[in-house]
Amino acid sequence: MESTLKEYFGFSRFRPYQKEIIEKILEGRDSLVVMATGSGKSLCYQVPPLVANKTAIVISPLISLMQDQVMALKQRGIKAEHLSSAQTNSSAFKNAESGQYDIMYMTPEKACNVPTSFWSKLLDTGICLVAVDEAHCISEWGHDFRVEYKQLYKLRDVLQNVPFVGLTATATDKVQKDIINSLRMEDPYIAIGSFDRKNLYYGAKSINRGPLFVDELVAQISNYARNFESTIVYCTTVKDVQEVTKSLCEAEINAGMYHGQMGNKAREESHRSFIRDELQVMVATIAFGMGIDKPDIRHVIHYGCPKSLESYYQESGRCGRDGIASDCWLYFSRGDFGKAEFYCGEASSATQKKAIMESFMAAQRYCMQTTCRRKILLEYFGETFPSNKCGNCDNCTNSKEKSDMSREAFLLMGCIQACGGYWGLNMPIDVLRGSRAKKITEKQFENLPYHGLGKDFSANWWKTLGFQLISSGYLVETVKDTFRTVNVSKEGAEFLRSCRPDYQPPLLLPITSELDGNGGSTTGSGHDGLSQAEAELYKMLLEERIKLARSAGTAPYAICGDLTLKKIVATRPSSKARLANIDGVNQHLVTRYGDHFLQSIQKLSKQLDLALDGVGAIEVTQANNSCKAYTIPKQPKDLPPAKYSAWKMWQEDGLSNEQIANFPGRSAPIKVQTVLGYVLDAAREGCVVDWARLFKELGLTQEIVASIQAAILKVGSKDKLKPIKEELPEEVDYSHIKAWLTMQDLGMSPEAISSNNQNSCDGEEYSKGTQELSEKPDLTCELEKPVLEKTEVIVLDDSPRKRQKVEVPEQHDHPLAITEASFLDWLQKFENGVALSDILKHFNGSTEAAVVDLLNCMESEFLIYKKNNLYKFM
Ligand SMILES: Nc1ncnc2c1ncn2[C@@H]1O[C@H](COP(=O)(O)OP(=O)(O)OP(=O)(O)O)[C@@H](O)[C@H]1O
Repeated sequence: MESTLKEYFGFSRFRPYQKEIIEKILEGRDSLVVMATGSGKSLCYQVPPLVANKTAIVISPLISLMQDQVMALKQRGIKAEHLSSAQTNSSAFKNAESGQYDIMYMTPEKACNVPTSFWSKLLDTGICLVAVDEAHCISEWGHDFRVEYKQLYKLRDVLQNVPFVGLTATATDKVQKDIINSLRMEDPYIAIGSFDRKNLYYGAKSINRGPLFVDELVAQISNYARNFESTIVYCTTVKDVQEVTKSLCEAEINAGMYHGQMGNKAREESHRSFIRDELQVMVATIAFGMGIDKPDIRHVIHYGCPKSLESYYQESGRCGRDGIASDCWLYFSRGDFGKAEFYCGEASSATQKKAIMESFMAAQRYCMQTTCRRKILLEYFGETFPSNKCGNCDNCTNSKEKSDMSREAFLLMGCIQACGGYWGLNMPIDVLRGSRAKKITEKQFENLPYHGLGKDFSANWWKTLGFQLISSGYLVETVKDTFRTVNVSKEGAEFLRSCRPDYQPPLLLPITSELDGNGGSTTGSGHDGLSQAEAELYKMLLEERIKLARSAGTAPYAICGDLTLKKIVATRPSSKARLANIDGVNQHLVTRYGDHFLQSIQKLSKQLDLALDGVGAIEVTQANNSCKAYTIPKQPKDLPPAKYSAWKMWQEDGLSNEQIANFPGRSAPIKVQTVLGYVLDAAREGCVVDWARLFKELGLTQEIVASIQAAILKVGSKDKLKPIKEELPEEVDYSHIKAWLTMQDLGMSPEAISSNNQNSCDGEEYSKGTQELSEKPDLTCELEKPVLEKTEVIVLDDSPRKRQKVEVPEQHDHPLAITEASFLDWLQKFENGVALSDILKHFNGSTEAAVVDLLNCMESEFLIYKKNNLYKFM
């Protein structure tokens, strides 16, 4: 069972209940599975056919749901199909009855209507189970009663000795009994898990319906869209769906809609585009309830009070099914509460009317109550929540808007002072967290009384506190060159004077999600645990995944889930074996996409200066942060939609600036220069740009870069483009100047530019950066001082006008192996640092891998640091 789990699903462990349920099914026992949305129920019926080598029949209420599951299973190398009115493959039926599929999905109608001969033939090859998914549809007490589900018992006579499994996320006691009776289950194994979805943040807010609120909603969602996060907005009426979609589209957000008045084809298309990440937002009525099986939806918003707490749980349960932190907001107006009669109109019996009324009242209570929302939800489903506060809903967190952080602030500020006040935040934080790295022992900081007192919180948590203290004026940050030092301000010193080790006066600070809870490791839907460069890599790989999915005609999540992708990012495997070891990576992914992933990881990690195979990767980045300004750009927070969409067309869809300028969908063409400006602005706001491709498109060469540099030096300023242009030959145009200046401002060095520029667009490895550059005398022609050894290069620092001189060391003839001591000795001679290519030249007795390994270790030990691709002595 475990090897099947790894081979096909990529997971190394079963989740609670899964193994027991699978064992019971394999023993032939009927089972009832009531487990939370997203808890992994599907796996309970997907593993047995692979272990038993027989077919599993799965009854599912919605065709779209079946199609999604079949698509995802095929990506895992599992033979799956669906039999329904939407099946276009004419041989599917024949293949099914001859037992060629591991998993066969059917609608309840189809299951009750296929001829008995179908079942007899299939029984001959072997059926290991009949799973009735969304089994609450059997019960009138359920919120989604389906008459056809009531007929399923008829299959029992034909499929004797085949275990039946009912699965649902929402079944009260009454509904559970209905399922057992209706499916004529005998002595079923009953597994009831917790309803708690720990990764979901719940919130509800009273609103005034109308355009003002819709504007707020659009602003909220455009933030999500910028981070590539999928969102569903559930509306109670078709009119609301249309209005919200229109507003989102006007704000240039990729939103689609889904409601009962749309034709089947349009709905399918909408659904398809959403699961393939072509739409970032789906605005829907509850017609889009169970039918969505996308694991990486980060936000579910309800615009209007839902009709029942069960449907709220189901719909909000679409969120974060991959286990990553996600949020569910419910916006209600008092007017929504007058709809009980309307919902009761759907009832076909008094029992049902009562059930509808009761659950609608429960939904209203959920909206209005000011106590823990998780507790309300769980207790509605009969589960006891052991505490009064979950800490992960608005009612629990709102009261914590400000919190007394006096003790923690005392520790951090005291430690900063004790370390002398001339470090960034990393050094005192490492002291607080009890590090014994060389940089600490050398300074004997391990003897400070603060050493180890802050172990309980992560480094990121302390950093967030540090930033809070800076913005509240207790700490001051001084930026000199690229070094940032943080020291205690006058106000901070006053606070410290009033503290004693056992007493600190209150110090109230606003609590952000990172500061809340257990050290900020689990809150927020951001890139938890990833460094900034890793978060950037994650975004790049998300885009690679979209491209792969497009070419395979599948959904990105079917290639691999977000969580798996995050693990890949944190590990950055260099080989297929290491990739396969990562939890969530299945055999199919390794064989089909392994090479592509490995190449992308290698290329992108190199661009981002990240080591492969997770060798202290996070530590290295954090260590570097103390001594180098970030070159990884920010999120495109302030990027207007027009610029963002131009960038997307250029970067993602591969269109040229000219094609974008004249794109047929535009009301009027815009200038090519304008498009280029948009793309460059997007780069400044943090969007990834394929510089090699851009330079190729613009025809920007090393020579042109050198001449622009020379012109800037001559003009003495780069504030105005015209004087620079006038110093340049005609063939150098404004686009060249703009592109180069943008790269400069992003802190990229000519070395990076030249290596990018040497590169073909198909992503071959960058190489020989500094060496190539140093061989080009025209780039160094403006240096004022005499040549030091062989040559010099200009390295642009973060401040664009600053120039450094870099001595390139002599090469020698004897093979010389690198050691920590010999390297440090040698490096100290080069005040301005040395490039990897020169290190390799000098230590020519060691392989590149060995050198890089050692450098990584030394970086994480804070012995050296890397800036603009040059290694320097710390
Ligand atoms: N053992 C496991 N380890 C890691 N992830 C798992 C495991 N089992 C399932 N998952 C993942 O959990 C997510 C939810 O699983 P699944 O779709 O089976 O949930 P479900 O219980 O059927 O939810 P719903 O009721 O919402 O349909 C999927 O992304 C799945 O790949």
